[in-house]
Amino acid sequence: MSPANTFVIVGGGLAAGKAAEELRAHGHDGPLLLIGDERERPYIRPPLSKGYLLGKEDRESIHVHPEGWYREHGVDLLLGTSVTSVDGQAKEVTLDDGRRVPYAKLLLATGSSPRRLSVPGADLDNVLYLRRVGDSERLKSAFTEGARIVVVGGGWIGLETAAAARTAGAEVTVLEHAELPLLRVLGREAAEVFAGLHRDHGVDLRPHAEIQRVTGTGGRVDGVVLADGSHLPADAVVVGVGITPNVRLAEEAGLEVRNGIVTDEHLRTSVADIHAAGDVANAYHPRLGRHLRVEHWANALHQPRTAALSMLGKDAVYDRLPYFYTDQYDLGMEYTGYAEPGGYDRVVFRGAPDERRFIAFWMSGNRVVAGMSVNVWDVIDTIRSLIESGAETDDAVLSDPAVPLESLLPRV
Ligand SMILES: Cc1cc2nc3c(=O)[nH]c(=O)nc-3n(C[C@H](O)[C@H](O)[C@H](O)COP(=O)(O)OP(=O)(O)OC[C@H]3O[C@@H](n4cnc5c(N)ncnc54)[C@H](O)[C@@H]3O)c2cc1C
Repeated sequence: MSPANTFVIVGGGLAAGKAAEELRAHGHDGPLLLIGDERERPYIRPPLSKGYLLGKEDRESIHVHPEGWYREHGVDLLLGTSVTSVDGQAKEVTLDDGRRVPYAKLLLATGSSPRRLSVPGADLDNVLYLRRVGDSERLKSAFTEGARIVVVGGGWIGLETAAAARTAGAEVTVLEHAELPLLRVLGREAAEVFAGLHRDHGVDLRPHAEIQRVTGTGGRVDGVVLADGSHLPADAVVVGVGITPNVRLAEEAGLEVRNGIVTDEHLRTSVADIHAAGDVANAYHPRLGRHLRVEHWANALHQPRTAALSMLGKDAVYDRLPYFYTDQYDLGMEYTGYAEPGGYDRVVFRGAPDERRFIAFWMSGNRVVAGMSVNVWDVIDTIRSLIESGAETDDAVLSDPAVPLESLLPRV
């Protein structure tokens, strides 16, 4: 392998797999090496808490590319191998077997890892996490008719997991710190929709709940104790308390790290010839005028194109608005835009939240900054265009289902 023009990708998720594709598509014809510490070739994770967990999707369908694709495109896959260090001066990475691999350009797509529960008993068997395909399989075996499942954390992963467990016939309790799951992300009215959905499906939703310890017999979980002293019996505990970006390599290599690997809008890090993409990248977003680290599928799908182009010395900027989706029971939701608390002043609804078929618009003054469609399809691209256009609109028009959304876009 010629070191002179070897491109190396570290990571084995969607961002890594897509980056290999984009590099080949945009003209990199030199050696291309993808190094991932999982044994599985790059795969996507959303099905792990949905179709794959429910047994509706098979293992083959979750991969980014078919088995033969890497060989056909001259991509060397080094799986089950960890990169242990990066030397940005010598321009080489070291592998866990001691080998050193020189690079001309390096992409860090190391993703993120679940935050661990740090209470007594957290190391018992059947305290489960969900990030990898093997985790999803463990959950699948635990989710049986009548099994008592306690989910710690009412975020997206916690709620999707709760839905899968209920669908499998398990008895599910969700412990949530706040007054409502997703309150901080969605605001009260939209968060109520998800809480209602789970309650209607028989989930025991416990707000203001804090887990104090996990109890067990013979090394296996038999329950949890909450801060208020109550004891809940459990056959398994699923922990969904957020993730942290995998930044150790970058930190040790002296790259600027702040809530992820800091990059510019071209996805270049602070060290020459090293780029970052996906969950791990805290990239400058020119449209939003700030750095943003996005822990969602669409970001890992689209950022690699920009990263690949800039690795190839071509001009490309990443300015797509964040996009996210979830499926829980019979509810499908898509969200686009960016509305952190304080970044909007009200939420306008079109349709009926109590019927779980509506669009919500997060407003700052007369502009839409984010939108969410729940069981309403084929509108998310229009909502994105509306946000990107910066068009002014008013609540009466937005909330009126008789006014086509397209008509709110500026005429060109
Ligand atoms: C269960 C689940 C459900 C999800 N559902 C949704 C959803 O519905 N909608 C949505 O928008 N998003 C969803 N997401 C989020 C989405 O999957 C992530 O944003 C996406 O996986 C990020 O991709 P990535 O390639 O950046 O990182 P990752 O998928 O985390 O991949 C990084 C890879 O790099 C490997 N790696 C790390 N360090 C090293 C190293 N030193 N050497 C070698 N390899 C290394 C890791 O082991 C991993 O394989 C979900 C995530 C999970 C876990």
